[in-house]
Amino acid sequence: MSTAKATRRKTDRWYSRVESGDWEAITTEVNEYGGALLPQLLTPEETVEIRELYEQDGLFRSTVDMGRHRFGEGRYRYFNAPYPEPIERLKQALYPRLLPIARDWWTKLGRPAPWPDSLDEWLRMCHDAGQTKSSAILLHYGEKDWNALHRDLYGDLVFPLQVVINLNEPGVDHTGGEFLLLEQRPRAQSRGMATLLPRGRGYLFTTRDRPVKSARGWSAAPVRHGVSAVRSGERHTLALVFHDAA
Ligand SMILES: O=C(O)CCC(=O)C(=O)O
Ligand SMILES: [Fe+2]
Repeated sequence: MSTAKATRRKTDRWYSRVESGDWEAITTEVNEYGGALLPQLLTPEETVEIRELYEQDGLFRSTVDMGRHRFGEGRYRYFNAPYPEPIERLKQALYPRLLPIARDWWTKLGRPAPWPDSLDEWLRMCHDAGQTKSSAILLHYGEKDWNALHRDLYGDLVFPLQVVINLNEPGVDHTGGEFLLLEQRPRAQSRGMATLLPRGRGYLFTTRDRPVKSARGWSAAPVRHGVSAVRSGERHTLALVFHDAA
């Protein structure tokens, strides 16, 4: 990375917001639960601005009707790359913080960790492997909409952590619409966790699987995520996945 780029990164507000988190506590939390709340990443004004991008067709490469694919009910849109500034900068600022957690997880699982130090380099690896499509998503849920439990896997190359940001105020703009994590424990029944995402805060969670302690060391527990039915109002979220799609 050029010095100019490194300096800009350390002085930009996206970087400061990510750095305002207690990353030791976040790491402990995500290691325990497979999910952890992050600091405020977007101001209320920015959540409105990003919500409003939903109507700008030119910003998106495709739109998915979740009902038609039996992914739940609601719609989402894949942003075109290059991304609008907040999305690009937040991904860039988050990646170096997620990287040590990802490497630690893969070490525990005895897997080689393929992720280089920079996000640009990692995305180049994805592109070289045929995963060339952008993966940041803007989702919109109305009353009764929901998101089926799933994993955002788009090819062999996977970054094991991702971030979602609620662009609405829970309890005010919507009721219901809790973010759900389902962890399939080795040789045991699954553990569920529901979180009402505060507006503008990030939520970090497991993309595919994560290490859980077992009698004989570490086992990989597959984790799915989804969203419970929105009971009233509207909910928009910004989903930041760190690998690109095939
Ligand atoms: O809307 C949400 O809270 C979850 C969206 C989702 O599936 C994701 O962030 O990958
Ligand atoms: Fe997802």
